[in-house]
Amino acid sequence: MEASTESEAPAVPADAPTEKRGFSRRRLLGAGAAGLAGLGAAAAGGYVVADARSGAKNEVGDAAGSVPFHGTHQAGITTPAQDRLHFVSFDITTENRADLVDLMREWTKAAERMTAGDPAGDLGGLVEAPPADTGEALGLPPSQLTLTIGFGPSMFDKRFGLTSRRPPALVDLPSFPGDDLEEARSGGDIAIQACAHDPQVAVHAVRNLARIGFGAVAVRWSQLGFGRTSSTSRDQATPRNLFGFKDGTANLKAEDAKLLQEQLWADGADGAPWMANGSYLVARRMRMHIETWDRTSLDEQQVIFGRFKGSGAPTTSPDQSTAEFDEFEFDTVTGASEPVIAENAHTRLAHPDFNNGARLLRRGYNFVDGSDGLGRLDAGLFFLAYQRDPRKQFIPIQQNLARSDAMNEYVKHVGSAIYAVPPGVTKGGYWGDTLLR
Ligand SMILES: C=CC1=C(C)c2cc3[nH]c(cc4nc(cc5[nH]c(cc1n2)c(C)c5CCC(=O)O)C(CCC(=O)O)=C4C)c(C)c3C=C
Ligand SMILES: [Fe+2]
Repeated sequence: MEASTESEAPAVPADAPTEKRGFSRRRLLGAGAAGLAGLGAAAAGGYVVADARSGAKNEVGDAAGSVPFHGTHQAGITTPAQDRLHFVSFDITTENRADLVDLMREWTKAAERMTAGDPAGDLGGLVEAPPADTGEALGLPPSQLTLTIGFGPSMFDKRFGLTSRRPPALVDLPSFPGDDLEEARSGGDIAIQACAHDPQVAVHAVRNLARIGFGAVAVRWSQLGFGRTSSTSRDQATPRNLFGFKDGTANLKAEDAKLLQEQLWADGADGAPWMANGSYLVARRMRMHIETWDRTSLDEQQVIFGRFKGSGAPTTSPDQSTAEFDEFEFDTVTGASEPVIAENAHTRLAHPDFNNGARLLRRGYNFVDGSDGLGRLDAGLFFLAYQRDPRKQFIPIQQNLARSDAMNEYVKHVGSAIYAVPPGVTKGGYWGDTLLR
């Protein structure tokens, strides 16, 4: 289904006032009762997009190509977000540290091969043994596969002698108001995020890593995702989440070198020298009440996000069709002296101005895992956010949101995990070697 196209008149009149007082929310928000009366969107309000197909540009460069595995940082963080995700969380089943190191070496070799488009192992083995690759990605291109590993707080318990190496920033997440977390979708000792433009390539990678890990790790939970919900590079169009809004407009982007240093990459002086050039990942499975949302007026939807549904522009911008990257004018008020960006709007509560300057690199994906037996889609956003210190970033932002976000009526947090994501691997090294060697 396509939204109305650019040739239609903007829902907000060109002469809409931009002064800080006397701003009419009705005019800003576009859709009135007439918009629901079945009239054409242009004449009646509704929402318009500058280019109905702008979200189609989902990849940067060669979608079939490969992303280098080695580097200062792991790939899959600032890498332009690919279209598909298979995220897996493992419990470690061995108690032997040497087994863990062997696993990391084996996994690294397989990851180097698979991200280059090769099978996980040499196919010329014995016919009496299971093959060294499961086969379903043979003939498929690398599809920009990235594999990113993270270590959960539970890996730093007594089993492997790592207690004193637990980074101070790798805290257990507190419980937030409204959390409805399922054990079977939360936590884990080790996570691997597989992103690719081809879902078969991502699933193949996780399947083979799980196969190689048999006897040392067991899958605790996993999540498939489609339709990235964030752009991580300015070369990417901003995609949409399942509420139909552009998501990722104000994200940290690969090009923001100074901000990435301040807000994304851990520093050796942060309390865990082995984490220098690594990052911290928070994963939250957020169920979205799609059916309720779909019965909510366009006005209400836009008030919740403080952004126009069509263009993603702040509702304080006079021109809703082109101003996606405008800054918010949080002081702007309506004729009734109400803030145009409501006090409980998601974007106000999550904005760095109200969070001590904290930012996140969001890298989430949409999911639809069928329906729930009650006629509702089991759908939502698998929220992934990388940051330098969750104590200063995800936790305070989520505390703000959990307390007051108008969006809370439409979402439920059902899964949660946090991981320390070690630095990138140098040639000849292995995943986690700065911690385990
Ligand atoms: C704790 C952090 C956040 C959670 C959890 C979260 C969930 C969530 N968000 C959307 C949709 C949108 N979020 C947008 C912006 C935005 N969200 C967060 C943080 C969390 N979101 C931040 C830090 C920001 C940026 C704020 C800013 O600086 O302006 C937007 C607007 C577009 C954008 O900038 O990306 C949308 C839309 C959903 C649907 C969701 C859970 C289901
Ligand atoms: Fe958000």
